[in-house]
Amino acid sequence: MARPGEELPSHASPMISPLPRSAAPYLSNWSDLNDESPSTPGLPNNLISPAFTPPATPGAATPSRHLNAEPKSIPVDTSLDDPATKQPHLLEKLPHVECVVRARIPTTSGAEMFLHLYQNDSDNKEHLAIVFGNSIRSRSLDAERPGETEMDRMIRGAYIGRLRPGRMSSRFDPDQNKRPLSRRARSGSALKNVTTVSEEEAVVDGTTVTASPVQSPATTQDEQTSEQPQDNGAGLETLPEEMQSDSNGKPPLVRIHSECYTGETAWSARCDCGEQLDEAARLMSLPDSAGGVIVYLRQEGRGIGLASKLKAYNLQDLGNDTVEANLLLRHPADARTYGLATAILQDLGLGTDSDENKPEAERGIRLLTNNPDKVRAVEGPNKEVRVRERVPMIPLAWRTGGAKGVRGAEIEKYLETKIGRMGHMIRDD
Ligand SMILES: Nc1nc2c(ncn2[C@@H]2O[C@H](COP(=O)(O)OP(=O)(O)OP(=O)(O)O)[C@@H](O)[C@H]2O)c(=O)[nH]1
Repeated sequence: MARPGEELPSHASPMISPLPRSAAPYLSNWSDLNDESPSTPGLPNNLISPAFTPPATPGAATPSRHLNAEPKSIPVDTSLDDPATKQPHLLEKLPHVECVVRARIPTTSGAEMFLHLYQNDSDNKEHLAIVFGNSIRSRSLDAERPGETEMDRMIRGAYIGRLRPGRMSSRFDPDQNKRPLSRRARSGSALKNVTTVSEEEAVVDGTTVTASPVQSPATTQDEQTSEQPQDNGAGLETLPEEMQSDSNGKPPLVRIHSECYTGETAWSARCDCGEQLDEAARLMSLPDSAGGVIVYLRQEGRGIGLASKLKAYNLQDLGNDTVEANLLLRHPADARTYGLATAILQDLGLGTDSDENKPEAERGIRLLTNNPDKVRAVEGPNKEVRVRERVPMIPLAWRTGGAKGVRGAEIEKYLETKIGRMGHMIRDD
């Protein structure tokens, strides 16, 4: 493992020795960041990523227009890993997860996402999946629950299309917006296994409603094919949005995010967690994005909890780095596990068990991370998820020559320790 200073080129960090942006190879994809975008009044610049400054209306002129490309991704094939390399600790079996509720969240950036709340059988925390796009669906949420009414399904978020006052059926959206057929229906959609239930079978709160057709789980390929809509000649079709593909021909983007109260809520410049959360959401909301998922795991402080993390901060102010501080507190340098993330991705149809329904180019996931352990760990004990590509997360301050992003001595030390002691690959090379 490289030592600090060896791995990090002197020009890489604006705090070490800033060079003009054009000199840094990893900046080639970010030439648009020269723009001096206006900031939201009253908020310090270093807390805000460009796409969220100011709150944007989709399609309107906002700073995001200058950030319309994803960072270059790097192909991954963990089956080629040298078995002698350090492997992350994996649970033998994945935990069981169930999405108990989902809701649409319009965000301050203008993008919309669906927040999924999960329960599981390995801890009593509520882990989350933030889903961008329409075609990623939770199997456990969509599954029928005994005795539930249509209203129950709508209240827990197991509905197709959009809710509106007066809607009666979770399965059929009578006012489904027609939209131009711009992309083919995706064979791997989570709604592939749906069928049409006749209108007599749709029951809302015990009452039969006259809405048709009604979507329900479990069908045959023939039935599904017969439901494919016809172009009406005006380039419009009535396929529910979930059945229209968000695909851009690539595997979906995934970010596994660990809770960080200080970085996300308390404006801490000791880490770049808040910035990374914003950036992942921004990339998944770009106009040509296929959407994606941020799995938000409740493992604060790399799994040691907030109280211990705050003690670690005091030890850091006393001269220790982030790894030493954890060890002095008798915690591992990183106490996290990723089995819950793997199980949640599988539930969202992003596991290898769903891949056979998809075109080859869309199989697997593209994982936003610099952390090599995360890549291996998220794949799970039996490769339940396949990481096809790693998309690096380069700190905003590096990409902008220090003009934006989290800055300061603490974040520099934090990143240096990640690279030098934890093997993070924070270079686009
Ligand atoms: N113990 C400890 N945890 C920290 C510190 N700074 C941030 N964290 C925690 O680190 C976690 C965030 O790490 P991530 O952003 O997921 O970073 P990573 O997995 O190491 O790597 P990336 O995926 O490349 O970002 C959160 O749980 C934070 O609360 C620190 O100084 N000490």
